[in-house]
Parts: sequence; C-alpha cells; structure tokens
Amino acid sequence: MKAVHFGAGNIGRGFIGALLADAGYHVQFVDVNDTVIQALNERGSYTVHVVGEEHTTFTVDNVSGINSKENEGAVIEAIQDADVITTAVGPHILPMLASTIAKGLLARKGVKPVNIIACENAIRATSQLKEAVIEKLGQAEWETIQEYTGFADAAVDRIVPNVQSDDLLAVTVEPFFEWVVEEPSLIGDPVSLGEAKLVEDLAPFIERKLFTVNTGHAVASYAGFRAGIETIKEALASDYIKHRVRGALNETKAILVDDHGFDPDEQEAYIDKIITRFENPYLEDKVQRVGRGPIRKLGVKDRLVKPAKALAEKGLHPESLVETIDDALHFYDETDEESVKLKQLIEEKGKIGAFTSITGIEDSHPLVELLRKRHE
Ligand SMILES: NC(=O)c1ccc[n+]([C@@H]2O[C@H](COP(=O)([O-])OP(=O)(O)OC[C@H]3O[C@@H](n4cnc5c(N)ncnc54)[C@H](O)[C@@H]3O)[C@@H](O)[C@H]2O)c1
Ligand SMILES: O=P(O)(O)OC[C@@H](O)[C@@H](O)[C@H](O)[C@H](O)CO
Repeated sequence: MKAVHFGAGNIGRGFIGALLADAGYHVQFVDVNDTVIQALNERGSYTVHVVGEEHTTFTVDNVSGINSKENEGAVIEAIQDADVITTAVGPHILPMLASTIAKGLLARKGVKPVNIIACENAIRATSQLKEAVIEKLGQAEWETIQEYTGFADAAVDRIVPNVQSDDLLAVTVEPFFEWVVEEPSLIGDPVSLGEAKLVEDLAPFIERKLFTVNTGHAVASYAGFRAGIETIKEALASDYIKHRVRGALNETKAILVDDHGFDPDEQEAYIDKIITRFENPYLEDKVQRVGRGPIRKLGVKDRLVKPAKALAEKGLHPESLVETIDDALHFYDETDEESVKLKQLIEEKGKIGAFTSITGIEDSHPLVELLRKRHE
C-alpha cells in the first residue's frame, strides 16, 4: 500500500506518517524543506521518541521523500499510484497543495479508489481542501475524479513539540494519540488506516478536540507569553494560569455539552486528562509554537472566538476566553509571519479594530463589548 503525506514536520513524522507506516504503507513525504527530504531519501527511516511515565523509542521504516518545490512531476506520479493521501502542513497551506493534487488525481484515470484526509487543526479541513481542488478543475474533470476519490474530514490529536536535536529527522512525541476519521466519506474497500478511529459524524469529535485541547493550549500559551514564561509545562506550573486554563475549559464545556450532548462528567474527565498532558514534565513545548499563527487562532471559527462568541450571544460573560483573546492580541514572535502582521494591524487600527477586522464580527456585538470593557 502506498501513502503520500504532505508535510514532513512534527505531526507528519511524529504521528500520521508513523501510524501509516505501522499500518503497512510505504510513506512518501512531500515537503518544501529540501534538507529533510534528502535525509529521508538517504536513510529511508527515522526515530520517534515517546516521552511520558515511560520513555520508548521506535524506528519508522519504509519512508521516502519528494521536494515539491523542485519536482512537482514526481509528486503527481506518486499521487497517481497512492491508496491514501494525507496532509499536515497547516490550514493556510492547504490551498497551495490543491493544484498539484488536482493534477495527480486527474492522472489516475480511475485505476483504483483513493482517499484524501487533511490532518490539520481546523473544522473540516479536508472539506476546505476539497473545495480548493474543485476550483482547479472543470466540471467534467471533477465528475470523473469524484467517482474514485474520497475526501474524509478528520481530527488529529498528539502533542508534538519542536525539539532541537543533532538528528534532524528524530521527533519527540507524547504517548497519547487520537486520529478520528469520518467514515461515510471514505471510498473503496474497507480502507486500512491502522489505529485511526472511524466515526459516522466528525462534528462532535473535532469540536471537542479543538475547543478543549487547543483552547486550553492557547490559554496556556498566550497567558504564559504575557507572563514571560517559556514553555507550556511552566505555564501550567503557575496556579494563576492553570486556573485560567480550567476556567476557559469550563466555558467551552458549556457549549460542547449543549451543542453535542456530551456527558458533563465525561467532559470534566477529558479536561483533567488534557491538563495532565499539558503538564507532561518530559515535553519541552514552547509557548511560541503553541501560540504561532495568532491571526488564524483569532479566526471566527477557531478555538477562542467561536465558543466565546456563542456564549456572549447567550448573554453570558466568558471571562477566561475574553482574557485570552486579549492576551492573544499581545502575542509577538518576530519569526512568526502572522504575529508580525498582527502587530502592524494593531498599530494601524488599535486592538478592537484589529479584532473586528480579523473576525469580521461587528463592533456592536456583545463579545466586542466584553473585550472593550476588558481593555478599559
Ligand atoms: N504539532 C502538534 O502538536 C500538532 C498536533 C495536532 C495537529 N497539528 C496540526 O498539524 C499541522 C502541521 O503541524 P506541525 O506541528 O507538524 O507543523 P510543522 O511546521 O512541524 O510541519 C509543517 C510541515 O509542512 C511543510 N510545508 C510547508 N509548506 C508546504 C508545502 N507547500 N508543501 C509541502 N509541505 C509544506 C513544512 O516545511 C513543515 O515540514 C497543523 O495544521 C497543526 O495544527 C499539530
Ligand atoms: O497546531 P496549532 O498551531 O493549530 O495549535 C498549536 C497546538 O495547540 C497544537 O499543535 C497541539 O499541540 C495539538 O493540536 C495537539 O493535538
């Protein structure tokens, strides 16, 4: 079986690539980072360190790489022959993959079914990629392609930090992992996705993941950054920040229980488990990694604003989420393009103006009122 995976970064190597290789696939990583691609081709394997109560190390074999900047033809050829195509590049990069994926799918001519799964932290990222692919095709081309192509949405959960190491392919991961894939969108014979969990409807799973793991992470990162703290575990060691994380997760819990019928006690246990994951003493996860892309994270459908907006519209005051939105507007990392853009936007329009222009929420909305009061 052959898998093509776009993005040989942390989650690509540390989770999805490793899981697919374990399920028996030859994994061809596609990336724009030539050093990583060359190393994958020279070695054909890499090491994963799992750090928790117990430390284990395993080798992922049967992998290779293609530099998509230099060799689009090779990517198209790989897609032509793949059984599954996955991505972990960041939601903002997905539209840039669409043209190559469209060309690869057209070249298949229906030889066998193929499934595409975007593994990004966004609501229905695969559906977004599907729309971008459709835009690259004529109506007749799309009608042909959809006969043999499945686009399945997914939720992906494993903390994989940036770790400095002499071995540029080695990755360090936490023991926990969860890959949830929406089964009805898969095409072909029972699709082998190793340890993935197949579900009928992804909506509750992706919302619970994004509005618990990623909301809690965002609070720790932005509050930690503002307090001059370097790592997530150090942020959680502060009683004040831990209290803020729990506060925000109690706020999102209200939405998750209401919208998806999650059992409140089960959600509480899920929150406890996630806080313990953030506190993992063996993970050096920097607040800069977790806070990266603040404009995306302040998006109206993302981890902070979507639940805060819904609560504000019910006449409630999601204090911890509003505080974190305010902290996010203070986040700055000169190496992060979005953070530099955010700073410029705030210089131009002020914090409230930047917030309304990023989210598209009108100035008179109750959430904007709450944010304004916080500033005052
Ligand atoms: N790291 C985590 O803990 C984690 C966990 C769950 C989900 N995710 C999600 O996975 C995605 C990737 O995150 P990551 O942490 O692995 O980031 P990363 O920066 O480590 O990896 C992204 C990779 O994509 C590559 N890339 C960039 N543009 C590309 C292009 N045009 N074509 C091919 N490759 C390209 C980069 O060179 C890099 O190797 C994000 O959507 C993130 O939200 C990350
Ligand atoms: O990847 P982002 O930038 O959307 O969010 C940063 C972290 O919260 C994220 O990478 C988590 O580590 C991950 O989602 C855990 O499953």
